[in-house]
Amino acid sequence: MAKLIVSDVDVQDKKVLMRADFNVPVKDNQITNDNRIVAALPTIKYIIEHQGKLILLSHLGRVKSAADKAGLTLKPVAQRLSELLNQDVKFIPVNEGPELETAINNMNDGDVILMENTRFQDIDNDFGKRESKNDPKLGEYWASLGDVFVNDAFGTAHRSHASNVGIAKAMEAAGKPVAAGFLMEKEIKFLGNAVENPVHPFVTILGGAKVSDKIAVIDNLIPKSDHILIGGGMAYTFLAAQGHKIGKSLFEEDRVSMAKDLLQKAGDKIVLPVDHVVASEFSNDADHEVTSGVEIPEEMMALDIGPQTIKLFEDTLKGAKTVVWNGPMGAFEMSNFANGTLQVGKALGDLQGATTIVGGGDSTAAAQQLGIADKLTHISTGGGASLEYLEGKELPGIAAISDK
Ligand SMILES: Nc1ncnc2c1ncn2[C@@H]1O[C@H](COP(=O)(O)OP(=O)(O)O)[C@@H](O)[C@H]1O
Ligand SMILES: O=C(OP(=O)(O)O)[C@H](O)COP(=O)(O)O
Repeated sequence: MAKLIVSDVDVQDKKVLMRADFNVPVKDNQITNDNRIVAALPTIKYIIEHQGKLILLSHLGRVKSAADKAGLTLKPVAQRLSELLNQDVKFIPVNEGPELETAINNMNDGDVILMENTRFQDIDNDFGKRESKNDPKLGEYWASLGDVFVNDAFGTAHRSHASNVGIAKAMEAAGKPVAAGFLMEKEIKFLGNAVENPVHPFVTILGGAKVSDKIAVIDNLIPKSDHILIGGGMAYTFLAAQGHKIGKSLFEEDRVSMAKDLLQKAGDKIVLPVDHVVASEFSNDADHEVTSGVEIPEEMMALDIGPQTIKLFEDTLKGAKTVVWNGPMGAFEMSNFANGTLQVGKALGDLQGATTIVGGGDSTAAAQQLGIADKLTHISTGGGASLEYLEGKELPGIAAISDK
């Protein structure tokens, strides 16, 4: 069923709560890639131009202890957004209480404020992970601050958290509108087409570091995909499941039995690395070499796929008509381990007449770094979210938006 969109709702003079996904890479309080902020601009500008009072919420990173807070403040995002909008975006260093409420009550139409990282609620109180465990009281509190809720955080849509699902339920219960933003609308349109009418051969490429998060999606992608190429940090749990030596490579022991089951179920659909670039430590300065085969020496870690694997992946990609890529093939931020991601990205960009979809913060950054972004059909702002969507799952963040 079609979802309510922000343009269906009257936002003039209204306090508009908008959940965005501003989970951008930040190093030393500097944003290193602002894609997700730029992607939210159409909705933000629409609300400003239509004289809403815009109150932005987002998470940033995974907040596990008070020590994480200094590096995960949203303050740099407010600054970047001010520059992009050419208008002041007021940063509120809390996300609950009188300071926030006063700032909201003092807003004029067209003003924008951004409250502090919603995941600070996971550690700042005596009630446990209020944001990530979707404490209904927190959703109700945030909902009480506004008249309209707009969810534009596609990248977070696979999470059922207080700031996307809890707030939406509380708004709806209070008879207030819950609408999708334009980014959410665009993502659903593109990915929906890929799920409903995938032209075969359909190839899924998986990599990156969020092994336990993303391994489960493979189960549902097996029947949809003709081939599943697995590289990056994701690959070594699978190679270990096959009994190979993986040295000090990224490995999640409690996912080995799942990897075994998936390998059995997928048969030869799953294609794993056959050689690697290995290093003594996770550093661009570390000694590194290419292995002669699949086995990884005990004291080394694999940080990229090797040349034979690149060839194997390129060959498997030939003739593909739909390709979904999530997660880099290696630690591509370090130049010595970027080649696998570069070559696989190039192969993707060179495909003729294919629908190519890349998802995830790091994968998108890689595609841009490689200069292939323009050659891809769709760059999704969601990594895990796009994968779960492509699995055919109903994402909780989307389900909680009102139907038209
Ligand atoms: N072999 C590897 N070992 C360790 N980390 C890796 C490896 N390959 C890729 N990575 C890391 O994976 C991260 C990206 O993973 P992930 O967050 O799952 O992707 P995305 O953000 O695109 O969804 C990058 O920081 C990259 O350095
Ligand atoms: O960056 C995100 O996911 P992604 O890396 O899978 O694209 C989203 O903002 C969700 O973050 P989370 O995986 O910490 O819940």
